[in-house]
Amino acid sequence: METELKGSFIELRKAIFQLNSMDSSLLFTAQALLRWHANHQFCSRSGQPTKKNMAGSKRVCPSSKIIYYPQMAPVVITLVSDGVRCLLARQSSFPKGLYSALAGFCDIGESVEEAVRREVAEEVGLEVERLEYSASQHWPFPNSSLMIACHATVKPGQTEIQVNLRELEAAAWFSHDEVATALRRKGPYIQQENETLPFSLPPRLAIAHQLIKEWMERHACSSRLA
Ligand SMILES: NC(=O)C1=CN([C@@H]2O[C@H](COP(=O)(O)OP(=O)(O)OC[C@H]3O[C@@H](n4cnc5c(N)ncnc54)[C@H](O)[C@@H]3O)[C@@H](O)[C@H]2O)C=CC1
Repeated sequence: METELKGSFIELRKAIFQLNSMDSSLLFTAQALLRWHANHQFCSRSGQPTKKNMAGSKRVCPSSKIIYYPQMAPVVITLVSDGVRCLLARQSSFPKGLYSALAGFCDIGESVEEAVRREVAEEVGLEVERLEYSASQHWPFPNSSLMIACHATVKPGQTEIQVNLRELEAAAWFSHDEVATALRRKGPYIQQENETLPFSLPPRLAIAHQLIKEWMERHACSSRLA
């Protein structure tokens, strides 16, 4: 297994050098594939070792003939808005001061819409009124996730947050100006003297960042039209 992984790493390094640029999505894919191969060395039916195909896109059990394909877990990530503010939350495992959109794994049998409504209700006790798909992203953590990003709005007047402390450390509504300040900030967060709430946003490559930027642009457009 070690030789196989080493070979894959060398292939990956060559590919990156040929590309001339550190493409994060390529790195994410490579990392996810290497981890999947490392975790699928044996057939779950026969218990025999599985074999990787030349392209590295699947593994086959020579005994049971079962073909194993890499899998991804769908995860919904939602930026909730009340029309004026957006809701951001943090888990205790996040870096200090970092707030992000609400994320959660889809359950078996659930649609994306159902997963968004359930996650928002479970994590902050709010009812989603309107929901709109934005974009998606492959994300290598914790194994291999397909992040499905959506914007959601809650019913007017129903904005009282009930933080589920088993899932989140904190959640709060943030104004356009507060988010704009955090987006302008470069590098790690340093708390200012007059700031009561330490607050920073996910890095540019995370789809959460893209959702937040999109919400800011929409908010700026609607303010200009008003
Ligand atoms: N790219 C981005 O912008 C962001 C990505 N994320 C990712 O979203 C994912 C989900 O976020 P959470 O709020 O932690 O989700 P969550 O609230 O659903 O809780 C995670 C827990 O779900 C369980 N779980 C259920 N199905 C699972 C599966 N297929 N694989 C692994 N665990 C599973 C595990 O017990 C795990 O500890 C995380 O992996 C995180 O890295 C989160 C925020 C931003």
